[in-house]
Amino acid sequence: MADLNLLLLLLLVIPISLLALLILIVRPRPVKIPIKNRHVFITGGSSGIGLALAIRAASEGARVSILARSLDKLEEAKHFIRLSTGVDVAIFAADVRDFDSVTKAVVEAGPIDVLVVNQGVFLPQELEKQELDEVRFMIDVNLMGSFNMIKAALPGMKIRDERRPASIALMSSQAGQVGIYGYTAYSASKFGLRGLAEALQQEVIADNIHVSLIFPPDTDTPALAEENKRRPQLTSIIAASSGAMKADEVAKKALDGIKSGSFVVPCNFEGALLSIATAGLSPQRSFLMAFIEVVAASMIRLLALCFQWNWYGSIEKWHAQKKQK
Ligand SMILES: NC(=O)C1=CN([C@@H]2O[C@H](COP(=O)(O)OP(=O)(O)OC[C@H]3O[C@@H](n4cnc5c(N)ncnc54)[C@H](OP(=O)(O)O)[C@@H]3O)[C@@H](O)[C@H]2O)C=CC1
Ligand SMILES: CCCCCCCCCCCCCCCC(=O)[C@@H](N)CO
Repeated sequence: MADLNLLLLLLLVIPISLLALLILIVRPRPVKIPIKNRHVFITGGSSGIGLALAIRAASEGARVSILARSLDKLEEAKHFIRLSTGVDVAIFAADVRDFDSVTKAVVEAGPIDVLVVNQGVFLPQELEKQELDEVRFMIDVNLMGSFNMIKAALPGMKIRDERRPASIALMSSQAGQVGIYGYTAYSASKFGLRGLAEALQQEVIADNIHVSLIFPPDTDTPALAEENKRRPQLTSIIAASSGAMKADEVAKKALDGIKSGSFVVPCNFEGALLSIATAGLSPQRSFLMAFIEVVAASMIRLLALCFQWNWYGSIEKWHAQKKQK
C-alpha cells in the first residue's frame, strides 16, 4: 500500500515540479500587442487571407495599409473593405521582389506598428517535372520578398515614437512545418521563413518587436482554387490530413496570435499537434503550452510517425495503381 502511495505521490510531484521549473525557465511574460489606432501593414492584402486580415484589422479600429502588385485588385479590395467595415484603407501597388518599390511604399505609408508579410505564390508539381523558373519564382516571392519587406519596414519600426509592443508576422503554411509531395520549392520557401523568424526575433526583441509565424492548412482562397487545377493527386491526399479552413477563420487565428505575441500560431487542431511536433528551439511564451510540449512530446512524435507511415503508404499505393493502368 505504501508503494502505491509513493507511486501516486511521484506521479503528482513530477508534473507539478516540471510546471514550476517551466514557469521559472519560460518566465511567462504575456505580451499584448494592441492594433486599435495603430498602423497595420499587410502585404498581399488584396485577396484571400490578406484581404480577410485587412477586413478584421480595419473592423478592430486599426489604420490599415495593403500592398500588392495589381492596382485594379487593390482598388477592388479597398472598395470591398469600405463596404464591409466603413473604413478606408491605404493601398500600395508594388512587387515584393523589387526592394526599391517596396521601400517607396513603406516610406509613403509611414511607420508601421504591425507588419504582416502575407504575400505568397504556390505552384505545386513534382520537382523532376517542374521548371526551375517556377522554383525561383516561389523562392523570390515567398522568401526573398519577405526579406525585402522586413528590410524596408524595420528602420521605421525601430524608431516608432511610443515604445508599445510591435509585431512582424510572417505567413507561412503547414507545408512550412512538414515537407509535402509536390511542394519541394514551396515548402523550402516556407521553411526558410522559420529560420528567418527565429533569428530575427533574437535581433529585434530589444526593440519590443515580436515575431509571429502563422501556419494555416489549405485555405479557401482564389489561389487555392487555382492551385487545385494543377495540384498532384498525392499532394491533395496528404494535405487533406489537415482539412481546410475559410480565409476569415485563418485571419481570426492569425490576428489573435499576433495580438498575443505568440511566436508560433497554429490555425487548427491538426496544426496545434504539428506545432508541438515541430517545436524545436522556437520561443514559447505560454508556460502552459511549454508544459504540454514537454509532456506530450513523445506521444506527439508517435502520432507524427503514424501520419508519415500513412502518407508513405498512400504514395506506395498510388504508384502501384499507376503501374496497373
Ligand atoms: N490558400 C492556402 O491554401 C494557403 C495559403 N497560405 C499562404 O497564405 C498567403 C496568402 O495566400 P492566399 O490568400 O491563398 O493567396 P491569394 O493569391 O488569394 O493572395 C495573394 C496576395 O498576394 C499578392 N501577391 C502575390 N505576389 C506578389 C508579389 N510578388 N508582390 C506583392 N504582392 C503579391 C496578390 O496580389 P497581386 O497578385 O496583385 O500581387 C494577393 O493580394 C501566402 O503566403 C500563402 O503561401 C498558407 C497556407 C494555405
Ligand atoms: C504530429 C501530428 C501531425 C498532425 C497532422 C499534420 C497534417 C499536415 C498536413 C499538411 C498540410 C499542408 C497544407 C499546405 C497548404 C498550403 O500552403 C497550400 N494550399 C498552398 O498554399
